[in-house]
Amino acid sequence: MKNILDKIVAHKHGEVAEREKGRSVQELERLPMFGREALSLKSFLTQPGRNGIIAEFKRKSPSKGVINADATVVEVTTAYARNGASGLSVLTDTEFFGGSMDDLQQARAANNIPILRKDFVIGEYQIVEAKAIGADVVLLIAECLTKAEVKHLAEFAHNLGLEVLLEVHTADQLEKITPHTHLVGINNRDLKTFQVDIYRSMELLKQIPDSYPKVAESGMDDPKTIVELRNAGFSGFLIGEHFMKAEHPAQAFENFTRQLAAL
Ligand SMILES: O=P(O)(O)OC[C@@H](O)[C@@H](O)c1c[nH]c2ccccc12
Repeated sequence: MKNILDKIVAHKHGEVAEREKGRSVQELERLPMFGREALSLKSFLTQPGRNGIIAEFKRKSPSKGVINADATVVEVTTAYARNGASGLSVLTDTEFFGGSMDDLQQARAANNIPILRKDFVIGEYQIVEAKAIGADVVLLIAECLTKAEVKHLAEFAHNLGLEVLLEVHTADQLEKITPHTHLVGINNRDLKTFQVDIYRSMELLKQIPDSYPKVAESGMDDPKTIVELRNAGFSGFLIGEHFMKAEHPAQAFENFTRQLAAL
């Protein structure tokens, strides 16, 4: 049986091919945002006054179904930024996560902190898109790409002035870390089984060279966990559901950061 990740990637191939027919790379390159200089998430993670949280806008997911059908991207992302987030993550996958490139464009227009395009990147075209809609960082998922693909796509993104967050989940994926990987994310959630294990991430962390800032991803809902992960060596924390599942994600983020600051 196909796991969910295989399904998403298979769908992505068709979806991206379709978009590429509708809009060429040259057209994307002519969009005003394409010429904008990207912000560095790597430097925002360590900027004084910010808390290392990369706060995500996510309406639904394959593991949780609908998380929040009513939230609006501008209201939520501006509250995240106002309350000290180091960066934003905006899902642009529509089929499985209910996001869109328009969400990211709206977030860009309203915010001046780094934005991660959260999607399943399978080729160069999506990286050109990311630049053209105003993203600063692209996610590459080691599980979906070969080592040669990671190397090529990371270099491609780097040459466009974007940063790369490479997501890993197992020790054998660590060999896919290439020089143009700016940040390494460790997903606490297994994308095939949806199991979450923060302690496994801490183990994996020890095997990643010090020179890469490390981002803990998924399943975090307690400020105390952030402190634990920070002490273990993580400098970024990617959190979506805990905020998004609240009736008022903006309020949930504010509460969380207030508690975190008091620890
Ligand atoms: O909502 P959570 O459990 O806080 O997780 C956020 C983020 O880490 C998660 O959305 C994620 C991590 N890697 C991904 C890859 C694709 C889509 C989504 C993701």
